[in-house]
Amino acid sequence: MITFEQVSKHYGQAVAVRECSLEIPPRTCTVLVGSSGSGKTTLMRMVNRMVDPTSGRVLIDGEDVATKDPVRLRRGIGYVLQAAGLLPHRTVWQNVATVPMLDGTARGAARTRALELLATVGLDADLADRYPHQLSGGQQQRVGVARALAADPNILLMDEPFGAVDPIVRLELQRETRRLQRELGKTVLFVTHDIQEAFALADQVVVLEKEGVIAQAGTPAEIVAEPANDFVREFIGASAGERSLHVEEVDGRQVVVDRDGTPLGTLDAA
Ligand SMILES: Nc1ncnc2c1ncn2[C@@H]1O[C@H](COP(=O)(O)OP(=O)(O)OP(=O)(O)O)[C@@H](O)[C@H]1O
Repeated sequence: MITFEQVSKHYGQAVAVRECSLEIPPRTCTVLVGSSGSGKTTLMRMVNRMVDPTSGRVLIDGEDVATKDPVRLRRGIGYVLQAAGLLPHRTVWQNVATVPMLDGTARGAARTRALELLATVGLDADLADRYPHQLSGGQQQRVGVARALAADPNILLMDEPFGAVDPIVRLELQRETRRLQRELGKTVLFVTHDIQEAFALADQVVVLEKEGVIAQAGTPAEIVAEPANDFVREFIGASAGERSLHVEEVDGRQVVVDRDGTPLGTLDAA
């Protein structure tokens, strides 16, 4: 469980996050969604201490992250960035094996593990000896995910990881992320400004208004069925025209489905 307790972050006079409290249940996917500058990245980075809150605390399983050594903490938390952030002069497997090798895993074992991880994220083993620039954007993102999984962290932070790939690949990566999260039982905290992506991935969607103020947190179905306020209504409405979220009755249950008929959740379970 990740717990944000009344966290704030000030930069001089500017407020990035104001007294935000939030719980991220273990082994689920929580998506922070909101417009640019709403504080999503700031909140996410508090988990691995890339940002320390000005006030308030972030707890992982009841322990304040402020008491942890940041370098060790970060090795135990996977982090996937928008531009996969791969090291250009290292091969794919060496990129994946970076943290295990820093932790003293021998080269042979690290390579074997890297190949396993590449398979886990759906990449062919013969990509292992290529360099990042010899991969497509989507493949690079998969390598980024494999690298984040390398130390077998319980927590995976993903900051707009699919922002730079084309829409088809993006859908594929979203499906894969969901599959991996379920199969591996990771706690995923994901940041996006795209409400469709949030609905596709999340067990819990957290809509941020500004300064890290939570407009609503709930399942996709709850948010669609009962937007908490006009801000949420507008935020999901902006893409609803395209997406045509609606409620259908299936076997006596109220199911929220998108334009393609993909169920996003049931209202009674919500
Ligand atoms: N190092 C910093 N110094 C000063 N202000 C900052 C710093 N980092 C973030 N901010 C400000 O804090 C606010 C929240 O930023 P943050 O990056 O968390 O937003 P975000 O929701 O992730 O936005 P985006 O979707 O554009 O990445 C913004 O107004 C930003 O300008």
